[in-house]
Parts: sequence; C-alpha cells; structure tokens
Amino acid sequence: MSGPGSGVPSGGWRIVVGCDDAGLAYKERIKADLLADPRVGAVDDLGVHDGDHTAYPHIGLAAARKVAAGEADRALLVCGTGIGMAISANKVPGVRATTAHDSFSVERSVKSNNCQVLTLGQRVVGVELARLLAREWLGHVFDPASASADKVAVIDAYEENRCG
Ligand SMILES: O=C[C@H](O)[C@H](O)COP(=O)(O)O
Repeated sequence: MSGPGSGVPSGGWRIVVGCDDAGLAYKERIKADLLADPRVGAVDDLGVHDGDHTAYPHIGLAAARKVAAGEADRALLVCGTGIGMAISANKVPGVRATTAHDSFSVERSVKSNNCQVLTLGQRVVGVELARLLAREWLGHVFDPASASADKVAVIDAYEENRCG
C-alpha cells in the first residue's frame, strides 16, 4: 500500500476522462473534481471539447486503449446514457467497462469485476450523483486474492484464447 490512501497507486491514480457532446458538461465537472483530488496523480482528457462532435465510440475506444496499454490506471467516460461508451471500451482486449449509476454497483464493478472503466450517463443521473459516484469509485480497489479473482480470470482466459 502506498500513496495518499488505501489502495491508491504510488503517484496517485492516472485517470483518462472522455465524453461525447452529450456528456461534455459532466466530463468537465468530474475532471475538475479529479484534478482537485489528492488521490489522483494525473488526468488525461481525450475530449470531446466544446464544439467538437466526435462520436462516442472513437473516444471510448481511445480511452480503453490507453488503459489496456498501461498508460492509465482507469477511465471515466460520459455519454448520454453511458451505454455506448461501455460497449465501445469493452471491445478493447483486457478492458472491463461498465455503466453504473448507484453506489453499490460502482463498488462491485471494481471489487467483483475488476472494472477499470466506469461510464456515466449525463441524461440519466443528476450531476451531484455523478460526482459522488466518481469520488467513491476512486476509493474502491480490486483484491486479486479475493474469491472474485477466479471468476474474472475466466473472462480473461476466454479473451486470451480468442485474441491472444
Ligand atoms: O450510448 C450512446 C450515448 O448515449 C450517446 O451519447 C447518444 O447516442 P445517440 O445520439 O446515438 O442516441
């Protein structure tokens, strides 16, 4: 254990953020929260920015590739529902992404499923709930010695057999 909190990597979390134009306001707000959070060491903003209408799959895939390459620990992605971002990110081998709009699901996405990517829907939840979920998300860490690890390993093995 190292860094400013339990389970936080040395140097802090390296987080990629991204959105489409339907998720821009929440991405900007959560990015500001992350930059002010002592548990965060780096924030990499892949856009979109104001006036940019890049569609969600481009952003979701690019963010997931950064996680898969080890250039970031996690990604926080926002679109209208969160669903398109999750589908896109999950196409990248090694990445586990989910949409979650409640505290318990956010916690279990990390502790049960070792998800590195959380996606949120700006058209689904209020901004304060989205901010709370992003804050809580950083406090959860997967335990590779837990009973959940063997289950996640089944997914990894399937993926390795197909993509390896
Ligand atoms: O999952 C997709 C997102 O919600 C996106 O922001 C909106 O997609 P649409 O314009 O195809 O509905």
